[in-house]
Amino acid sequence: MERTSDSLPPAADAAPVLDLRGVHKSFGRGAHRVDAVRGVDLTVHRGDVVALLGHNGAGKSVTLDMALGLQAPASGEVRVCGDRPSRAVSAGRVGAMLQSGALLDDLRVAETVRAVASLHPGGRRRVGSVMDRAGLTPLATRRVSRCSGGEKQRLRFALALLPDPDLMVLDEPTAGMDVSARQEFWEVVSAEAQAGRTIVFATHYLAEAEEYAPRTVLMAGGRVIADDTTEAVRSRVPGRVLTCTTPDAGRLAQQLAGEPDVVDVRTPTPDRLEMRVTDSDRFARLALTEWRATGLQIVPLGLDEAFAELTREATDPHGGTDSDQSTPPARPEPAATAA
Ligand SMILES: Nc1ncnc2c1ncn2[C@@H]1O[C@H](COP(=O)(O)OP(=O)(O)OP(=O)(O)O)[C@@H](O)[C@H]1O
Repeated sequence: MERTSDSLPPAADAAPVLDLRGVHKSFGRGAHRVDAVRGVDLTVHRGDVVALLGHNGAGKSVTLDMALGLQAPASGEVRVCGDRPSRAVSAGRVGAMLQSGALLDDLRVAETVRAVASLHPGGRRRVGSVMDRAGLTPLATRRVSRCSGGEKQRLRFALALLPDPDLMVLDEPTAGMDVSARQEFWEVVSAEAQAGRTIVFATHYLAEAEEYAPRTVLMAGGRVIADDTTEAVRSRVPGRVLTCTTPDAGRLAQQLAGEPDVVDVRTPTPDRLEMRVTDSDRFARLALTEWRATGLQIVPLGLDEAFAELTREATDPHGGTDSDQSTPPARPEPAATAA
């Protein structure tokens, strides 16, 4: 049975949808050698929605390219639905949106979808449904050159849906989109995820991982440094952020800097104190009783703080990313599935 946003996926296959084991990939030689991917293990099960996060050059795109069979690993193994990636792609089990995906400006939206549909077995009969699900039906006769950036990305997503793939690989699909275009795009993707489609996406937008991916894989220096539920990755870095306005913020910051429960303290303005603390109740009491504080706020750490800290730890010369002897991250529990 074909998956649509209002139907359930077929019975689960035993094989993971995506399985990378001990995958390495480097480019160039000698002094010019770049170790882009260094021993990545990653298993994605049917129905997972996984965000792949990492700074520029972390190895996300090369990892996704290997999942799509566009690059071969130097060592290690990549399987997609139990098969070689190139065979899985040819069999229509994978749909991809890559950073470089080109569209023909002179074609209209529906013409584009029909043209690509004719390349996939059974693709023609999916045109209407795919257009609807990607929110493209009202744009059917619009020339691609006239579409906004967000509309073009929804068109690329529609094209990736045409083979009715088991796995969708999206490499920074919302780069450069404004907030409302991103939201529209994720509504379309979320509907597919909720229908049981497996989705792996690379992004720099931490909010997208927090909002749309039950599981987050964090890469740094070609390695996976965290792979867990997004909530668990976020909570790996303990503490809360307490901010308040106080007349003596600078002096307080100096006093507090060495305290054991204070992870970090700063003064963004002379009267504003911002601190990451492990015992927020104690500092909230002090703020209200002794610091003449107003505008007190205490918020849990977000994924961006966890991301910054875990990446810093991993790329620290003593943290291990630069050594092949480093301890690999703990293997994740079976990942959460999309709701
Ligand atoms: N074809 C190539 N030849 C040489 N080096 C490459 C090639 N492709 C990737 N690299 C290098 O491999 C490393 C990982 O690149 P990759 O594109 O996977 O990073 P990324 O995490 O996707 O970054 P971004 O977020 O900027 O897209 C980088 O140092 C990059 O310069």
